[in-house]
Amino acid sequence: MLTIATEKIGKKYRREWIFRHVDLTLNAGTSYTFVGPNGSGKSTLLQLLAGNLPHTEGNLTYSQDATLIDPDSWFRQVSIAAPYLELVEELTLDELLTFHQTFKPFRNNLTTEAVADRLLLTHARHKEIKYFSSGMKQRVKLGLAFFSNAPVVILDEPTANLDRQGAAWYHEQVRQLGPDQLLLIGSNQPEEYDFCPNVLDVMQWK
Ligand SMILES: Nc1ncnc2c1ncn2[C@@H]1O[C@H](COP(=O)(O)OP(=O)(O)OP(=O)(O)O)[C@@H](O)[C@H]1O
Repeated sequence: MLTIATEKIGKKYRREWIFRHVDLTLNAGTSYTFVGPNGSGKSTLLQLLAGNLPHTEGNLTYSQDATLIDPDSWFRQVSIAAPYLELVEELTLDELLTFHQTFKPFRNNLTTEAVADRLLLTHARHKEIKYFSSGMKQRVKLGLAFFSNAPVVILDEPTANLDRQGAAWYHEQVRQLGPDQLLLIGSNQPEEYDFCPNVLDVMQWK
């Protein structure tokens, strides 16, 4: 089983501690949601767990069946969708999906055509991303996270810009995650983590 473990980790920006003494054991096969008010540190913690940001103190380890995973190869295990991670807007959807596959293949050998279909965006395959609506872009970001062949899926504010149909699509994709996957969410919207058994308030680490 894949596990992320943190031991007393903390993050400081300049002189401000965003959180401290975070002790977590996150096991694949379930989901965890980090909640807290704006600016409380949800995105920072997710970025840290994703390996995209260094922590200031403490220990962070990744393991598979009790064997440590090299932090330098951890990025291969993770797919992430977040408001601050932008799509390449000059590409068409087809081009973007093809490009994405060159560094992160899709699950179950899904083709770009099949992914576009699952995104409910077959009609927009040849349209440049810059002409997509904000809800269409959000579906693409989520789809790249859901359909990539990576056991750890990290979603920050997953239903931002989604309408009711988009939110239903999001819930459907969550249900289809595999039993060996680990889902981490950052959220302020209870309806986007209503299925999640582990809800953690980041304010406890202030
Ligand atoms: N690069 C940075 N340099 C300095 N401070 C930063 C930086 N990035 C984030 N912060 C600060 O860290 C704190 C936590 O921000 P973060 O984005 O993690 O919060 P959040 O809980 O995700 O907020 P929101 O709900 O608004 O998305 C904020 O006070 C923010 O100003």
